[in-house]
Amino acid sequence: SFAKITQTASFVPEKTVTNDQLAQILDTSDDWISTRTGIKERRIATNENTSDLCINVAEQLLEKSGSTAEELDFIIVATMSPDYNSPSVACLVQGAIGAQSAMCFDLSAACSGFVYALSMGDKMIRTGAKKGLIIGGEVISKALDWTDRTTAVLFGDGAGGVLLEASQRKHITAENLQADGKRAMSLTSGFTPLDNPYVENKTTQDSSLTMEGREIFDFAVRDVVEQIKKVMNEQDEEIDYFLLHQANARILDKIAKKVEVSRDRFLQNMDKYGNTSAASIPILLDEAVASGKIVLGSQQNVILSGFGGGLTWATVSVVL
Ligand SMILES: O=C(O)C1CCN(c2ccc(-c3cc(CO)ccc3Cl)cn2)CC1
Repeated sequence: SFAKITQTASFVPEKTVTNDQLAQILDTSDDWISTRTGIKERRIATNENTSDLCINVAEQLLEKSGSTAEELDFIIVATMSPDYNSPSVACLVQGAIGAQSAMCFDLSAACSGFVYALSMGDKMIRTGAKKGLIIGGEVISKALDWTDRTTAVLFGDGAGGVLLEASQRKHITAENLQADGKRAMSLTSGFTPLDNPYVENKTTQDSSLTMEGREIFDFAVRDVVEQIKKVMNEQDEEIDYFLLHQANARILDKIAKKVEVSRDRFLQNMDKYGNTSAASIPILLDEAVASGKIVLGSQQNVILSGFGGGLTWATVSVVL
């Protein structure tokens, strides 16, 4: 069997923070943020952590599909902002919905995490699993330096996910998952320094998110484009929609040009949610399904592509 996406869901915190509201606490402006990133507002969690957002998505996936928690063989949560190192967010989800037959783990691949996790879910089903959840969820707001206008304005909180079920037909028709640890320090978050009674000189490095914007921008326009072209060439269908990590609208412009595909085929919602890291692709997918643009089971061909911290970048072509 092969994995088929049979349901989608998403959930974002209620509180919306606009660019103008950010301009009241940071030396920035709506003009700068919207022209340089395409972001107009974002959701910020005020009383929910990452597991709460992911539990909501999991409950929606069960409810919308009519599946029961007991039927689930696996739950994989892609996140770079877990509630705890342990227990995993996936285990917290499992406990909350009562999916006691599911094996559970979190996957750390930053903004590529959802695509990495989707590929791992396909491997689970190819080796005998029947049904599972793949969720991307983040509360990045807790990882940010809220005095740094170059990063605090870019990110948002949210979660999205899919139900995977066994199918006789191959739905992930091509994939390419990559990483480059030599560029690891271009995007960091959640550093936990060495600390114990025997450490002589403790580090002063803090844990908030750091990003070499220029380097990541160039990486996205060069390495990601090359990977998307490779995956497109490994399958012979016309691609209906490209669902890329929602980091920056100008990057989507450049990638669309380099891949020589109409920009209209590149879906976008970072204007409403900012960069939600591992959650960005599943939120975008769920909104496209809700709007009827994408219809599950319609044989539409989509490309999903995530890129970011690690550095990691991952692209799959999927027949829905
Ligand atoms: O000066 C400007 O125009 C700045 C230039 C730098 N910008 C960037 C740069 C990189 C990212 C980014 C971040 C992640 C992390 O999830 C992943 C993927 C990307 Cl491509 C987002 N924005 C903002 C506007």
